[in-house]
Amino acid sequence: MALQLDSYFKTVDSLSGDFIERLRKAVAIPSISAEDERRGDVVKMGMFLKGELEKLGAHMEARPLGKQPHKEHLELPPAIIGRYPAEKDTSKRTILVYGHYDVQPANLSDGWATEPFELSVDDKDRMYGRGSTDDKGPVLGWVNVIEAHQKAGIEFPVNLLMCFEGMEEYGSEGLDDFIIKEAAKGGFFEDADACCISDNYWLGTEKPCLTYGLRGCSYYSIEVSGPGQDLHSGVFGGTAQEPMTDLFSVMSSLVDRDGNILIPGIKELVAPVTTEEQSLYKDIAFTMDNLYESLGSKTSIFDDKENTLMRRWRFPSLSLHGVEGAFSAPGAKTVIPAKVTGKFSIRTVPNMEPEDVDKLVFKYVKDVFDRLKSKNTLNVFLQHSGKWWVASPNHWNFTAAAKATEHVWGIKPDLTREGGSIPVTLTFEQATGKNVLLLPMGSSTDAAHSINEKLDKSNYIQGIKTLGSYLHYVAEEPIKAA
Ligand SMILES: C[C@H](N)C(=O)N[C@@H](Cc1c[nH]cn1)C(=O)O
Ligand SMILES: [Zn+2]
Ligand SMILES: [Zn+2]
Repeated sequence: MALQLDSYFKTVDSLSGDFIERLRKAVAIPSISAEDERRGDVVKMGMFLKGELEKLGAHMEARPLGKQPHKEHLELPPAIIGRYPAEKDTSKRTILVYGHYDVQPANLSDGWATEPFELSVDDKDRMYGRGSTDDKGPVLGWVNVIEAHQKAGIEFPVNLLMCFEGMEEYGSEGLDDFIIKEAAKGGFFEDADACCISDNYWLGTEKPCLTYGLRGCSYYSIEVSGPGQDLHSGVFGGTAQEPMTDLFSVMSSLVDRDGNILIPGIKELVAPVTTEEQSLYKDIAFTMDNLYESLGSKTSIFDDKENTLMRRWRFPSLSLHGVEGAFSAPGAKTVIPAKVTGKFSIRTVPNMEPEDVDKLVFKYVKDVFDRLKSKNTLNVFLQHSGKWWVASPNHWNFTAAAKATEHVWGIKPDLTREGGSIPVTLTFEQATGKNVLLLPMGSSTDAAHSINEKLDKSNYIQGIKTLGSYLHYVAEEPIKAA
């Protein structure tokens, strides 16, 4: 295998310019799942991906997922699924990989230094562009793995099943049922022996990691309305009860400045931390400077690594995201908005059941609003929720990834959990009954979801080597360890 991998690595290096061009084309498609008017671009991105894989001889299908819930005028973007090689080799293992081809919203006016949908490479080989790290770079990583094997003339070590979706950043609408159906007998994913997802990040910038846990995410909106239309604050200020004033009272009662969730009962849902677990944190390669670098400031809640990591991986958090309907443009418009919708989410951890969290949230928000004795009207909704996931890293799937990572990077990876959420991870695990591994490509400074998102060229190119090597090590892992 060593000789094959050497030749594979050389080919990846020689194709690096082509791989960056492929990423450039993908970043140029603004596949923003949260913006209805961009739905055509999301579909275009899915078709681009399908086309790239078809050119390499993969069997690909674009499977419709139906209408978007609560937005029946919109078709969900298709699940792009495929198999490589097109004909299954029954003597080889089958690995199911997942990624997403949609991205978060981005506008130059948000504060980007370069156009978000034009890949821009700086003098330190940092490749800026929306989706570069989340998740177009990693998704194209699999395409590049196939191409590099072909160009190097190396036999592909496994059967690769692919599942790429276009709604991950909007709660993976429609995908759970699809995965469950296709993982069942006779379905497209029936043969999977293990799953691999590349859609998260290293903890720092130097040391790679394998990830075995994710937080869940329950996303809520609070709608407050009163007046029949927006009002002039000079004429009506002081005479009308203002929806935004009520909304701010409610939203400011959810969490304090140190990140403590103020909703009664939430803390009690969290599994107690064991002493054994507590000792894991000190050995993780992470420093407060890693955090400050990613934050771009020193405004952390804690000053120590253990508490910081535990707050990210092991405890729930509540974040306020924004207010729809509020005046947010530059200038000084003197308006009283008639209806405002506040958005917040709770990142959940073991053993929080999403339905229990919903009940506590709804009751608390309504109680706080009732205490205001406002004449306005409040409604609170769950927008979407995905459950947390924690897996066993003692599986051949993780062993193979650890060997591949060490081979490429020359260092044993850390085993980490992730503060973010990939709700379908648990679905893949439960529907296939197989182990799921998270094998990240990007690093902590990539600024996913933020302005100036980037992927370092070295993480992209070495990441393609890691993904490819992982498939070779998977092929070698003894079956008995399954
Ligand atoms: C970790 C992954 N790359 C990601 O960004 N996931 C999103 C998923 C999500 C949840 N609600 C909406 N999108 C995240 O963690 O925010
Ligand atoms: Zn992602
Ligand atoms: Zn994301």
